[in-house]
Amino acid sequence: MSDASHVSDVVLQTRDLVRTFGGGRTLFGGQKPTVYAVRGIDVAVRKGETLGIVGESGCGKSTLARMLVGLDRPTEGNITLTGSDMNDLIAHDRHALSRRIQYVFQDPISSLNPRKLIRETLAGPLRYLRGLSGEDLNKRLAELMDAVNLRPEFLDRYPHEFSGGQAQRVGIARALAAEPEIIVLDEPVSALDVSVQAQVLNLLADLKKKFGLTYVFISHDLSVVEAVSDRVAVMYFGRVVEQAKGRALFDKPLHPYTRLLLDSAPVPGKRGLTVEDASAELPDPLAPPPGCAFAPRCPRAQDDCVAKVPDAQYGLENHDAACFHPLNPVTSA
Ligand SMILES: Nc1ncnc2c1ncn2[C@@H]1O[C@H](COP(=O)(O)OP(=O)(O)OP(=O)(O)O)[C@@H](O)[C@H]1O
Repeated sequence: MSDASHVSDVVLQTRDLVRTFGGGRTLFGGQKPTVYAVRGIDVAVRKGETLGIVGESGCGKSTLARMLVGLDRPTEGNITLTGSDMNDLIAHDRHALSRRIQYVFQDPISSLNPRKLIRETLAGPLRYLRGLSGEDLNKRLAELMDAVNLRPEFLDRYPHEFSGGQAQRVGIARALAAEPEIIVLDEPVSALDVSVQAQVLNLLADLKKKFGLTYVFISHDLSVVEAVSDRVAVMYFGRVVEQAKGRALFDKPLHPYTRLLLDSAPVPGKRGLTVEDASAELPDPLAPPPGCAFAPRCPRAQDDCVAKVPDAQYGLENHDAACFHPLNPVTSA
């Protein structure tokens, strides 16, 4: 994808990021299979923007998210946070990294410790990452609850006493407690009812403005990604196949896979489609195809598509598509 390293406002960047699982030898000397979860990802996140990452189940979104916040390490490639290598940051001072980048999980209730009062859940990062105690800590707890529109008495409840939406507000408050620059949100509203989804998305938008945050917003739901993102990266089978400003990508997609996603279930005024609707016959992650992973399903595929993996330079300025035969940017056909 575009080399954004010269752009000074890039805060988070990945280069040729690969993550495999398995491999190596079994006890009896056989070969363990290798699963290719992320197969070479280049993305750049700019300060203050929301980068939406959309992809179907199993395309590697969560694996990417976990690497972006330092919960998992790449097999190959690297991640930089305002120019510093993520591996160095992890090795040097994990707390310092946690003060800069935080993670919000998909399943709000199970991501909270069921045996801890919300007060304790939120006090942890305030104590260990921000060094607060006593009255300062209590004051900050109240501020955090206020920021996510939860009543202060909820501090003395347990996670099971919360609805999904309330629990996700706590998850967001826990991330905010660290006062991070960047929050990686991995399917933050997928587990919530549609009416509650809108409230949480509005809250996230308000918080972004109020605290000058940068978001990486990961979802399988195109309409959600379209609603929240400044730029969008479309993932397919461990790679980013298209990346552009939200409007450009939704109005004039260049990659046939993006086109398929957009066409699959049009609903007037709203894209009712989730990427699952358009996914079928995915390649085997144990044996990735040599060329473009989408080629077997692509109406535009030619011999070159099955011979080698297309790089991302076949797009327009600020609009990349990893495709040898992209759609016409004028007619998008
Ligand atoms: N710890 C692991 N061990 C083995 N394979 C894994 C592991 N984690 C992920 N994978 C595999 O890597 C691929 C990508 O998984 P990942 O969870 O990142 O995808 P995803 O897009 O987040 O999907 P979902 O939305 O269903 O969580 C899948 O084939 C998955 O089975």
